[in-house]
Amino acid sequence: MIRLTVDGLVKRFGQVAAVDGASLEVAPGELCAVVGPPGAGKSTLSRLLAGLETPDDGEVFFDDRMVQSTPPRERGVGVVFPDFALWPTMTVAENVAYPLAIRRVKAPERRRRLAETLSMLRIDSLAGKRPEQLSPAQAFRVALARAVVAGPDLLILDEPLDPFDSRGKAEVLAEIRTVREEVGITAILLTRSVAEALAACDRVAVMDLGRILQAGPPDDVYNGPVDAFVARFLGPTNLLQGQIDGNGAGPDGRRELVVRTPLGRLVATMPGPALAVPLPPGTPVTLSIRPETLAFGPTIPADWNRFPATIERMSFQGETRLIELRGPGDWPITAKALQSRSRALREGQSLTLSVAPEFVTLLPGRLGNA
Ligand SMILES: Nc1ncnc2c1ncn2[C@@H]1O[C@H](COP(=O)(O)OP(=O)(O)OP(=O)(O)O)[C@@H](O)[C@H]1O
Repeated sequence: MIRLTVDGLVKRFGQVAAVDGASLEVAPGELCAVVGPPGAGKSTLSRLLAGLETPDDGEVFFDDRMVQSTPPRERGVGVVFPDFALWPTMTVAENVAYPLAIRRVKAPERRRRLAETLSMLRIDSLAGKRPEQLSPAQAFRVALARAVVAGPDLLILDEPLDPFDSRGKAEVLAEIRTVREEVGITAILLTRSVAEALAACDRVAVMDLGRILQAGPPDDVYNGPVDAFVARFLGPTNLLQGQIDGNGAGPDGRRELVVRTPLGRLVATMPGPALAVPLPPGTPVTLSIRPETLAFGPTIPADWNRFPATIERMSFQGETRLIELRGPGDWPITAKALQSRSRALREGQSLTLSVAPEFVTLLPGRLGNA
């Protein structure tokens, strides 16, 4: 299993920099999702990693091996392409065996690897079928088999979730998990499906305008976004402009910041060393508070932030209820609560909202220009 390092990768098409200085690190055996809006540069990044495009600048390493100039066939990358790109005139077995054929793997070894791979993905019984006879889920398994049959160092899955509904997406992710457990491989999943990426991947990288804006474990990036784009892209959030009022230390030694906001003074806990230098009072900052981290009492822990609010509107969403409120100064706030825990709430009701300092996140990317 290799460590993937992408360093300052650039790819221009005329005036457009589709990839514009992208850097990323993926540990051996990790599944890393690259998420971003349409046009962010995800497909171009995947083509650069696979060797299907040549970068204008930057480097790609598989462990210590610099590969950005290595031809695709020698690079050791297996790709599941968008819409799976199976060859329509070949059978399933011929599609899957193709990477072995072009690498001139000897016949007995080829048969062994083909049989192993078909069996791992439970497509042995489809071996003689043509792509047009397959369901989308079967076609994905065939494309995945073709991508891993030659034992690549890196697996790239380019938008495999796109054709599926949420149940289909879960099946696709289960197949990816099977392959990772069976063969252990470093993998990149390019996707617009944020919820699935957060749930299924070891690492998530948020891409926009050709750059990786932030990468890390899903929990860290979701709860500690660097800027408003990352915060909003991963899920709904309340953004608040404020000014630093003071710096201090929390009960467990973590750094705390007191911020003046339209909702009153809020305490935010800072996780990392990014802001090791105290921020001078008056520094403009932006805070992010996820809707589901807001609590509706009745008991509020002593060290939590609290402020009054009135419920304007509620919408039932099945598992959860979305609650739109107005806080001090009529400031709009969105909260989300499990439907079973929010039955007693009513539109027009005035109450106290609270939030733990660890869920009041300062967005360091906006420091000084909020
Ligand atoms: N071959 C090309 N020639 C010219 N421009 C291109 C080419 N490939 C990509 N682009 C441009 O580069 C930018 C990034 O495109 P890319 O397809 O990599 O993004 P993406 O994140 O994969 O988008 P999507 O989710 O829609 O597939 C877009 O502005 C696109 O128009």
